Amino acid sequence: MLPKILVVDDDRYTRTLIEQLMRKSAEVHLAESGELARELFAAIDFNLVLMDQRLPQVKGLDLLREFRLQRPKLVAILITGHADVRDAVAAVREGLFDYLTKPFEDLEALEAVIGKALELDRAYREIDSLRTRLAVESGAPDIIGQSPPMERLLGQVREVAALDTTVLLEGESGTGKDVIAKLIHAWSLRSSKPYLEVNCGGLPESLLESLLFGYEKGAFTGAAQANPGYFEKAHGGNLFLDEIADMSPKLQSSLLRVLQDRSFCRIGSTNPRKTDFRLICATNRPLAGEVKAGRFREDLYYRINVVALNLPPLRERGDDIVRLAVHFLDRYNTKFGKDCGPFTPAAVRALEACRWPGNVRELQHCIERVVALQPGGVIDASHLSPTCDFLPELDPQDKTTALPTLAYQEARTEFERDYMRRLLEAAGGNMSEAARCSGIPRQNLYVRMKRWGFVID
Ligand SMILES: Nc1ncnc2c1ncn2[C@@H]1O[C@H](COP(=O)(O)OP(=O)(O)OP(=O)(O)O)[C@@H](O)[C@H]1O
Repeated sequence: MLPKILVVDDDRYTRTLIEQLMRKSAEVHLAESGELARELFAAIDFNLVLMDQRLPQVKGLDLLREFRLQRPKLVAILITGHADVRDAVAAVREGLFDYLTKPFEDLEALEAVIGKALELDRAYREIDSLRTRLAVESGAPDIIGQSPPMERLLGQVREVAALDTTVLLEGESGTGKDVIAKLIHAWSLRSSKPYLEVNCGGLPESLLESLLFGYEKGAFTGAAQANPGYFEKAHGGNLFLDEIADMSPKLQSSLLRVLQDRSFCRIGSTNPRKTDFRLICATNRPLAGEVKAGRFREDLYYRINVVALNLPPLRERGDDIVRLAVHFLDRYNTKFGKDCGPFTPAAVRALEACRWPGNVRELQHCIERVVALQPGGVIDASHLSPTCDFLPELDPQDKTTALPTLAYQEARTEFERDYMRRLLEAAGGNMSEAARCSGIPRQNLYVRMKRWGFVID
């Protein structure tokens, strides 16, 4: 279904221009007055409102405030003349997505801003529908993942969750292996039974051994009473062994025996006990490589590697980055009792341009820090940069490999961001100088610099 856009402008030329620009990718509705805009807004659930500031009877900004009272998460763009830039800047501070100055000189840039605004609206809606779904599917963790690689992964998870096979989750640190393991449990036929997890890399060998196998009274100094281990407690349910590559060679061979016999002995006992758990393992170091290097038993690897699922790194998840950012923004606003956001277009671009080497965990921490430090209001690229020092630069190596595969529009966007940054640097931060060097009118330049988050008002 095409997104719905409302264009409110008394100038026929602007209305027609936007309609022609967007009519293939959106359902565009036009209003030449505030009154008609109110009627349309009451009848249709718009994904985006483009509002002129100077309307005959009402100020566009006031009308948008009215609309936002009815729909707080409305994504809107204010259209202003150069003279009204101050109003527009104030509007963005209030949480409007962006403003555009008339006359529009660069239609591709206009289309790109509208595209980003629609992306943010999509993110809001998807998060809301996810919440509703999760409320129904209680027990499942909050998982954001509508990008094609995540859709594929979640499809595979659905397939294997109900089967009783051992699952190996592979992926870089912070990609969500832990949450996927919980999801497998929630979707499995064992969901009403125990779910136990242990980080094999976080415990000394002897402690991990007693945690997994349990022990009898007096088995070792300090074993004042018998204690069942996870192999026993997980009976009927799912056992998640995280960082399996870190397991010591001794425990690797003990685990292999348990998996072969489906039985084990508590420490200090020779009495074998039967157990029935489904095993889920995770690693952020590919296990095949660990086997090759002689650090992981090959026979255990084949036992574990029955169904291997690969978690894609965040940088390959496209729109999920914005969805996750919105999700974490909501979460930390609630947690800290704040009202930060929304993200400006420059912030959205910066989030998407980042390589996120620490994946979802790093993005989560980045948003948490921003919300913790900001008193409230919109989040711009400049708010993200000090907390994420790798922003907004792309890895130079990546640039050479990524550029040829970018769509023309994205490559152009990349170029403009880079150009504006260098220009501002060369002009020593002086806008008049930057305007003179580039030949771009000062006001126009200011708007572009602001869009990239290189100037803050
Ligand atoms: N798809 C997702 N949707 C929402 N939150 C996510 C998602 N993926 C990961 N997270 C969150 O990101 C954080 C890191 O995820 P998780 O611990 O599952 O990663 P991991 O791959 O197990 O990392 P490690 O290898 O370091 O153990 C967690 O707080 C988790 O809730």
